[in-house]
Amino acid sequence: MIKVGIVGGTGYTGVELLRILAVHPDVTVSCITSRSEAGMPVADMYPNLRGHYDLAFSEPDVKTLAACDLVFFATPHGVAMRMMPELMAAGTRVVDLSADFRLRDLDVWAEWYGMPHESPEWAEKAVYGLPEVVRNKIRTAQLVANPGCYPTAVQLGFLPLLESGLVDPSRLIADAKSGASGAGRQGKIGMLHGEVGESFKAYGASGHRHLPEIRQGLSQAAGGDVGVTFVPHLIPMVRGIEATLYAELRNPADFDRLQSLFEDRFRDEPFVDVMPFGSHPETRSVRGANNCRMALHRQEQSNIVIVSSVIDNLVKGAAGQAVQNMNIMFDLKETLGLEAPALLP
Ligand SMILES: NC(=O)C1=CN([C@@H]2O[C@H](COP(=O)(O)OP(=O)(O)OC[C@H]3O[C@@H](n4cnc5c(N)ncnc54)[C@H](OP(=O)(O)O)[C@@H]3O)[C@@H](O)[C@H]2O)C=CC1
Ligand SMILES: CC(=O)N[C@@H](CCC(=O)OP(=O)(O)O)C(=O)O
Repeated sequence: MIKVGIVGGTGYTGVELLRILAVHPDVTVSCITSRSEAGMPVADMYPNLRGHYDLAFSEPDVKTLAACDLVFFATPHGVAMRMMPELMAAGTRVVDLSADFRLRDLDVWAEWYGMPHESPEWAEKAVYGLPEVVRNKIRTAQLVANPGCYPTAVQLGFLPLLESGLVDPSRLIADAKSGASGAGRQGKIGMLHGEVGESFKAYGASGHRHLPEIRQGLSQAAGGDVGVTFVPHLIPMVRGIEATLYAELRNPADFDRLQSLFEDRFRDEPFVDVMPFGSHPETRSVRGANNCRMALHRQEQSNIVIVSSVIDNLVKGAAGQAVQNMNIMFDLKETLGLEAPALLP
């Protein structure tokens, strides 16, 4: 059994990790931290986990965590990087759900996250864990930076277009919408039901911290610089992200081969579903599941490719992808614990 620790167990991604790991056959969760709820039994706080965990939240303690085979960080940005040197020295493997180790350029990281990076050595060694791109590097990594939620939906949808070189990489647009759980569980006025309900807005349109992460991944896929406009929106929903992506085909005649290009690219990917051309993937078709569903569209004879990509921000956008990464790191079947289909309706 893999002995797992979770730092930040009371947040939305922490409890989602617990939900997924509760039925994982090869994992025991031995430590789950919360500073505010230390001492409280997990099942008292989260009744959906009654009967699954006989464990209480504890204060984060690096020595206890270092005794685990793998630690998930489900904490705000800036927490994991401070504990990393000690955990890495102990040989513990880590999947960090925060953004601490996602960006290669630490000046860019400092600019967007508003603090200097405190673990540059490990930022260099971390593997950006998008399994559909770097599965082999994840296998041997000690530290995996789990991708952000919007970046997962956006990168997966653009990948085949950029890797094939069929689109102009300087004119990409990602118009993305997220449910409120993307903002985490801590109280914020802007996230109250009375503020989010029956309303819909763009935010971060002049620049969101996922922009450099998206740009980094897309540049790698394109093999050079990309120009990307990314605008996130908050919608009155709890879970889910829909990203509508736009790219310009260099040669409109290539439209005819795009569906098979996408199907071939993701044929062996257990968690990416390319739907028939012209379908409209719904967020509820991935709610609670570790899937990304996508579909291609064209309006009349336009040379603009439209891709609609949906994920559950807490699953393929966070905890599910983190467990997928753990399965790869420990040479387990990649789909273990992640096989349940989405909840619908
Ligand atoms: N929500 C989402 O859809 C996604 C979130 N992420 C990322 O995952 C991470 C967690 O997100 P989410 O679960 O939404 O966040 P929450 O705000 O819901 O939870 C944060 C958790 O971290 C703990 N925590 C906060 N500060 C510290 C600290 N200084 N030291 C130790 N523990 C701390 C909190 O517990 P306590 O304060 O009691 O210790 C709490 O359990 C974030 O980095 C987020 O950006 C990534 C993808 C998607
Ligand atoms: C709706 C909402 O507020 N979403 C969050 C998504 C961020 C998130 O989860 O951040 P990381 O993926 O970088 O960890 C936001 O825009 O800040």
